[in-house]
Amino acid sequence: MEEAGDSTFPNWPELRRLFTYDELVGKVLQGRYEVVRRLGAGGMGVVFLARHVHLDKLFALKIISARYLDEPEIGRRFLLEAQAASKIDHPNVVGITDFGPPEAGPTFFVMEYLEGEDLARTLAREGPLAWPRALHIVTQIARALVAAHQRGVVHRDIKPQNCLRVGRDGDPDFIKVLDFGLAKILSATHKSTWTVGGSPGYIAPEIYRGGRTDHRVDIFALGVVLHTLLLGRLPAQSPGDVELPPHAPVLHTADLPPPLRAIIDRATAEDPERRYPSADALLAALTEARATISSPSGHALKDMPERPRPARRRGLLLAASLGGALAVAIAVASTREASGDAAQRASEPAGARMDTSEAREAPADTVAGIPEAPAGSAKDPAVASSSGESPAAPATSAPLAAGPSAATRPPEPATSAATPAALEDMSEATLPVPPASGTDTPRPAKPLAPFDPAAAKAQLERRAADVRACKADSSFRTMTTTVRLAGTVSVSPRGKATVTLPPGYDVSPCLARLVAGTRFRPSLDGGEFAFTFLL
Ligand SMILES: Nc1ncnc2c1ncn2[C@@H]1O[C@H](COP(=O)(O)OP(=O)(O)OP(=O)(O)O)[C@@H](O)[C@H]1O
Repeated sequence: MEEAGDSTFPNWPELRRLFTYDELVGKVLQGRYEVVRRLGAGGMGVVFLARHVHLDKLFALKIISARYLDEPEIGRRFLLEAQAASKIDHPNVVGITDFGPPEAGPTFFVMEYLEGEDLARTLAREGPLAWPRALHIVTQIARALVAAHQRGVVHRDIKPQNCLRVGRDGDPDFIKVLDFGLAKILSATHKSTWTVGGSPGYIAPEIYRGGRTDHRVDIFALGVVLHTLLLGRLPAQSPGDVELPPHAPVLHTADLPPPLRAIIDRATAEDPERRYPSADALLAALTEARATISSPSGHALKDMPERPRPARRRGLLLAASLGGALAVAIAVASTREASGDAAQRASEPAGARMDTSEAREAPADTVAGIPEAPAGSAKDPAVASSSGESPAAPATSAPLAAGPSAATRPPEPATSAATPAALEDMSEATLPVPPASGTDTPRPAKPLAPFDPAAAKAQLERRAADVRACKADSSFRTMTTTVRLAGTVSVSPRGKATVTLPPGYDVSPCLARLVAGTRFRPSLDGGEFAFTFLL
């Protein structure tokens, strides 16, 4: 607070007491909200944790800052904005449930209490985020904006600090957007330049210019947020508002996948006319980018960190990236447990798949309307396979031998028992050899041999590029040097593998998936081998 250092202020101790509202702790507001403790303070108000004495439920109370107590117009607008925000009713928007009376005491409103971490703190702990994760987060914020703009509410202060990561349904990156509409109160009531409302770096140029503004200020800010999440700093080399960990990598715009660069460029265009015309359009662009960008290892969204990938979505993503008959075969094979429309959607062109009405209505725990499985769900193929319960592992040990590359390999028939894990592993040269064309006679099965650790090791070594890409979701992501992790890979007789690392090192979800998804040669006995993962 800028007044804090002003020693000439005549009644500073009294004012300070008022600013912090500390005397409220332990009091019961309106006969129902018992103030438990202060959670923090921002430009407009002070936030307290409170317990509803009748419901015995926790809420967050935002009380208008004491410096505005003598400005009834600000108090009135504070309530009006909270009232408008309460109507947004979207899973990615903090729920506003009640208001304090404007006639007695300081104005306040009541929100759902959220336990989580804002994105600025996440960046400070972890450094720039891998693009699939950043995209997942920004897509949710875009959904929140779609819902808000539909109800005529413009946020005006979208920034990492106003987006809380709360764990939900196994998703640690479920986002709740706070503070809809509050930033404009000051600009509407205080005409001086320092009260433009919003946060430097995220404020659209037209706000600075004092001209007409609309919902496109949020599109600008969300473009800046995407840039900040991916690179750890604001665009145009501006100093960031986010502290990064000391060893965070220095990344440049050129390091970003081109579709994300294009989205950032368009969303943050100086001229609002050149930005996406609506949050819907931005959401559609994000969804399109998600479906089409390949990860560094060349697999579409293969390495989505910390997110379970249900069979249905995996099938769709692969189908979108591979196209043609192969795509249809994959979609059919991987949607055995899903409803029948997935395969049909997979065969549609990418642009037709995401219709904006679906985007608008999609609940926040879905990706393009496709429900996510909770973490650890038995339907998550990665989990199933790593626990040895591969849902459709070949019942017979068909001989596995080096086959053609993914580009030249003929598609498997749609009715094949290929597992999602096997489909993911299409780059591996270990798929069953299809019968030679013109021959209907299946090859006789070779007898199983004892486990060959050297051959298994060589097989994993061929996936060096995929292993390196797993750095993005590991705790070593911020290290610029190559990390060597000595692990042990155990392979079952059926060729399913798990990896263990020395005590104190966690196997990242990406690495676990990669090893579990590699189809090692079935053997008589199974076995293990030492492997150094180079990340
Ligand atoms: N619903 C909520 N549940 C839990 N914590 C909350 C909730 N709303 C706000 N907070 C926390 O209260 C603190 C103050 O929030 P507030 O929104 O007032 O400030 P800010 O966003 O940091 O600043 P500004 O309002 O100037 O943008 C922050 O740490 C915020 O995470």
